[in-house]
Amino acid sequence: MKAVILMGSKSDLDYGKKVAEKLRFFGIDAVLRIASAHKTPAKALEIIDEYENEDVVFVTIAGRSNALSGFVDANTTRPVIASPPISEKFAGMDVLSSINMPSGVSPMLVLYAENAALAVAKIFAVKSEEVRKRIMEYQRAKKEEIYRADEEAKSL
Ligand SMILES: Nc1c(C(=O)O)ncn1[C@@H]1O[C@H](COP(=O)(O)O)[C@@H](O)[C@H]1O
Repeated sequence: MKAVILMGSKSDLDYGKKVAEKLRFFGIDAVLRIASAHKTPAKALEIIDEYENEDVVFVTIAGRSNALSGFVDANTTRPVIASPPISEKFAGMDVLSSINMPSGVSPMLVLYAENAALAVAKIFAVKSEEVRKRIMEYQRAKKEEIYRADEEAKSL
């Protein structure tokens, strides 16, 4: 049970580390890797192949023109979560390159590091009771935040 966090560039490292940190909360190990479908397709394929016989979920992190997510998905039987970092540039239009995939290519788009980690956890929770319990704990804490915020807001 491991997430392979594959980034298109070293510049995505902070985002990748955030995903890894959130995954730790759910009790899931992560490995951080870098390869670009645009620039180093052979290396990207090598990395994908390394994990083909392991129980992994890929998280692909690629800004600008996201070829990486579709490329990884087309070359693995494992689930792929595409989580491109959101950019303010071009009015956030970069995200469009993560949406409309060719037939037979199905990376699942989940924006934001925390949500990507949760999506990975939910995949593993299908089989792992331990991960499922941590998701329940996480969801309870999220709900409590809102109840607390409401209490604070109404006494303002
Ligand atoms: N979207 C892709 C791909 C790809 O899809 O193959 N390779 C790099 N990138 C992204 O381009 C941005 C700038 O990359 P550089 O640092 O290489 O200029 C990064 O967010 C990276 O993930």
